[in-house]
Amino acid sequence: MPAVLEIEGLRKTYRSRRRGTRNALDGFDMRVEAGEVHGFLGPNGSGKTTTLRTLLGLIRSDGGRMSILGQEVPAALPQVARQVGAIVESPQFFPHFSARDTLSLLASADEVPAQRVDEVLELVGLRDRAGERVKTYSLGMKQRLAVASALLKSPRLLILDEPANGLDPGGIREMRTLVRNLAESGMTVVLSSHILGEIQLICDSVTIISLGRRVAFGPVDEVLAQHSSGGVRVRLEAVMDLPLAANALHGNGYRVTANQDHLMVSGVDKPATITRLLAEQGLYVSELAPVTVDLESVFLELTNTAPVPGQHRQVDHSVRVDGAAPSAPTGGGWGA
Ligand SMILES: Nc1ncnc2c1ncn2[C@@H]1O[C@H](COP(=O)(O)OP(=O)(O)OP(=O)(O)O)[C@@H](O)[C@H]1O
Repeated sequence: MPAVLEIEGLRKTYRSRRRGTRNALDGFDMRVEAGEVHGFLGPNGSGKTTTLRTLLGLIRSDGGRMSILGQEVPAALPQVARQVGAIVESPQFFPHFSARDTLSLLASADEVPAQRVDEVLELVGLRDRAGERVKTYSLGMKQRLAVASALLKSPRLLILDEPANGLDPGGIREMRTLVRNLAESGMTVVLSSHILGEIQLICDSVTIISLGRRVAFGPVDEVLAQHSSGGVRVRLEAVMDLPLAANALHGNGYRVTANQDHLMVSGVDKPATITRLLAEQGLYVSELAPVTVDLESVFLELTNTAPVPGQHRQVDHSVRVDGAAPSAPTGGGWGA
């Protein structure tokens, strides 16, 4: 069975007289199977929106191939468009229209039966405010309206760029349940989000993009397992013995990072060997805990965007190709 979404070697270069030439996508690959909730992750400026806009025919690529539901796009977009619902960047609505008017207008333009408007209003939790003007809505309510508009056509593929934007914690949880229910009903969902804990909870699989290239992909647990280094946290009964323990472990080939009250040891196959080795030196372990890796730490490592105290990371994740130094990110905190 063909993938619902397939991208191979996608390239996109932006050329501007003022800002020079930048590779936003540099041979990017992505594959999403039917019925999955797929997380599309990457730092600011890494090429996510460029990918989604190219896929939806809003901008033209400079190379590579893409298909949706087995049909090559952009050529087949007129045929597949009815089966794709998307919110990419914040959609704009007429401020004086109500949510119901907005959706009714979109429904008639897309020849969607009128009763679907009430169904989607109910699904996104806007039923009780549906008659009020959009200009009176909060950010989260506008976001719900955007999701409702993407659901109108009952698409087979739903693409949501930052769907949790502006939602309160209850709204984020409702969005999670909605997305899971949609996937269970057979819809394939691609979500781009910076809320990695949410992605870890909601997604079956992920693609991580950095500098316009895929740096990790696959089922979430496999991506986590591939990047888990068998790390364990070691505490001793006597904190002052930590340097001795670090030396002993290091001398036996372990990678050790010393912290104030514990050691982090990586590359550990059998944690019991640590206890034995230290006990032989008269060092007694009070805690030996496996460290589980989460999507956030994998993301920070693969995209090289972990904050470094005292540094300000400059947010630019594309690569200049006009002779200027590549703007690959260095570690650091928030840049300007
Ligand atoms: N119209 C444009 N003209 C010139 N450069 C652009 C244009 N659109 C995007 N870029 C550049 O392409 C790179 C990728 O941008 P893109 O919007 O795809 O990133 P993103 O991963 O969606 O980021 P974010 O998480 O911040 O939304 C950035 O360096 C951006 O400045």
